[in-house]
Amino acid sequence: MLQIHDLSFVPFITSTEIEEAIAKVAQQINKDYTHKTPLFLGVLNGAYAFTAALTKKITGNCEVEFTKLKSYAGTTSTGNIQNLIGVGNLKGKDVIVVEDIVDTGNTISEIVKILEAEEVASYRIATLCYKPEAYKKSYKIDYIGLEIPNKFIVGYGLDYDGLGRNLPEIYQLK
Ligand SMILES: O=P(O)(O)OC[C@H]1O[C@H](OP(=O)(O)OP(=O)(O)O)[C@H](O)[C@@H]1O
Ligand code: HPA
Repeated sequence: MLQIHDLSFVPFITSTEIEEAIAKVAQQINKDYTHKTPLFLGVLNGAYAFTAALTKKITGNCEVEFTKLKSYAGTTSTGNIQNLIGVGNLKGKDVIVVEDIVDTGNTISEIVKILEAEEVASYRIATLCYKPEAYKKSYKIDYIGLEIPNKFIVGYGLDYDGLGRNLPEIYQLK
């Protein structure tokens, strides 16, 4: 069991399962982007670990950039997305957004607006974890590592109040 602040978490996804999920996503992207140079846009903070692991498995040329958005306080989405680090010039790029988790979809919805305003050539969304029961938007999530139930998780980049990002495996709220 794992205690962070006031909450208890139990082991949920092992580091081996995470590595396997990332390898599968990388394989799909390598197949889909053989004739393109994708720009991976990691969404900080949570996606730093997934972005690093995923891009190491990309076999062709690619670019890597980050943006920073924040909307969670504790275990709930405030619905108010703060854009803390903007994107650079993405015009004409084939962007793959890299998320640690797609939950309500509020963050993705904000990113899609930004990408459309930037006039990117194309965009797709890759996420390590996806909660289908919580998702309330209709954007297609193109690459999904792990589909999980609607319960709060920490580890592998995901935090509870700033803690837990360093864990190599994923824990679920007890
Ligand atoms: O689909 P949603 O309900 O929008 O949730 C997903 C977002 O929530 C988390 O970010 P958070 O705002 O906690 O910032 P962080 O990445 O710095 O932890 C996570 O990294 C995603 O970006
Ligand atoms: O389950 C979660 N855990 C951590 N951060 C999150 N951001 C959205 N959902 C989650």
